[in-house]
Amino acid sequence: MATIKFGGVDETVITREEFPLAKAREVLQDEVIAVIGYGVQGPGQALNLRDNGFNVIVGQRKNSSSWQKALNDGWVEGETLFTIEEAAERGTIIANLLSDAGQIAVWPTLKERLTAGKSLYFSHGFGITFHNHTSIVPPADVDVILAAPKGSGTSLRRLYLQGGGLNSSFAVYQNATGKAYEKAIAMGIGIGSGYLFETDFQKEVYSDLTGERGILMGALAGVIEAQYQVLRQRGHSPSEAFNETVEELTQSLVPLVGENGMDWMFSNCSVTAQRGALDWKGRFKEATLPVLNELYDSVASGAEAERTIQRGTTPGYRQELEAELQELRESELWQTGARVRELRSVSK
Ligand SMILES: NC(=O)c1ccc[n+]([C@@H]2O[C@H](COP(=O)([O-])OP(=O)(O)OC[C@H]3O[C@@H](n4cnc5c(N)ncnc54)[C@H](O)[C@@H]3O)[C@@H](O)[C@H]2O)c1
Ligand SMILES: CC(C)(O)[C@@H](O)C(=O)O
Ligand SMILES: [Mg+2]
Ligand SMILES: [Mg+2]
Repeated sequence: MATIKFGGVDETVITREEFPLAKAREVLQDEVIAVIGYGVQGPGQALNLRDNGFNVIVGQRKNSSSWQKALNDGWVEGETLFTIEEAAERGTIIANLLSDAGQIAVWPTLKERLTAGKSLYFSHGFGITFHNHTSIVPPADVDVILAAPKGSGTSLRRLYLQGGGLNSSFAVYQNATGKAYEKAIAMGIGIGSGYLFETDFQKEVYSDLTGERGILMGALAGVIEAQYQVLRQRGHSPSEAFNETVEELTQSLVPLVGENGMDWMFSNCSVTAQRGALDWKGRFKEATLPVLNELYDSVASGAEAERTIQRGTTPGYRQELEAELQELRESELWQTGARVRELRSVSK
């Protein structure tokens, strides 16, 4: 394991050079990895594990759309695709990739099959950290480990197929066998991670929930809507408002930030833009700091978990969620986006 300084702080990072795929295969050679749930992370991780040569099976509710997706991806009923009960029975590493709310309903089924020496794996610290809400309390004689890709399961799979790897965090919550640490790392490598950053279950879930509700998704969507609205109300056309709010962000400037940092992106824009951005950055920070602090408090108090569970366990919630997404899709802003995307002259 490497110790790398980030901003003056020493952190533990696992690289693929020191923990290559061959070592991961060796650590997990006697294990049957049962990926439970085939939503977004399930396919990404299960397919990468399969292609990396691990012994992996999938457990999913029969006759669901995800079951059909698993069949389409080449999992074979009775050989590598089972009901959740049967997969959990057969698996020695139970990879709990059900939705965070779904994990509550299925927990008694998994717990019963988590016999001594097996491992319970998560890609989120949610179920364990908020056990007061989820009742997920594992037996003392199993390992409890985590590898959490920092990105969508879709990106995890895409990057893997391109020969790269998404970075993930990893953690050990319970080390019953003495081998939990190397199992967590081996799973992280097996699912197709690039580098692995050490954390704990609570830090993973607090940062993850803050990030996705904040700049990664919630704040991103909110600030985009606000700027589009201002431009439209001041008489700009939909395409102009969209291009100046989203298209340039995703096609030009954020890729530059990813490549070489914010200062690099700034330095590739005009001096006029740099002056204005540096002047206004503070105002945006000031305006959003209280919101972000409120958000973190809401995560740390368990309120966000409670709401996720309350909504996620309400019958008909998936349809409600789909209706909200449809409203977003059908808004003028994102309908304009659909038209603008058709006009990209680069290959898709
Ligand atoms: N979506 C991502 O890309 C992503 C990224 C990092 C971590 N994670 C974590 O990975 C885990 C899985 O997330 P996801 O987004 O893939 O989940 P998801 O919402 O896509 O659901 C996964 C599966 O759970 C099943 N399911 C839901 N409720 C169920 C129930 N009551 N009984 C049986 N099955 C049920 C669904 O059929 C689905 O196939 C979560 O802990 C999540 O926080 C997800
Ligand atoms: C992909 C994300 C947002 O990073 C993940 O945290 C999720 O919950 O889907
Ligand atoms: Mg998340
Ligand atoms: Mg995340």
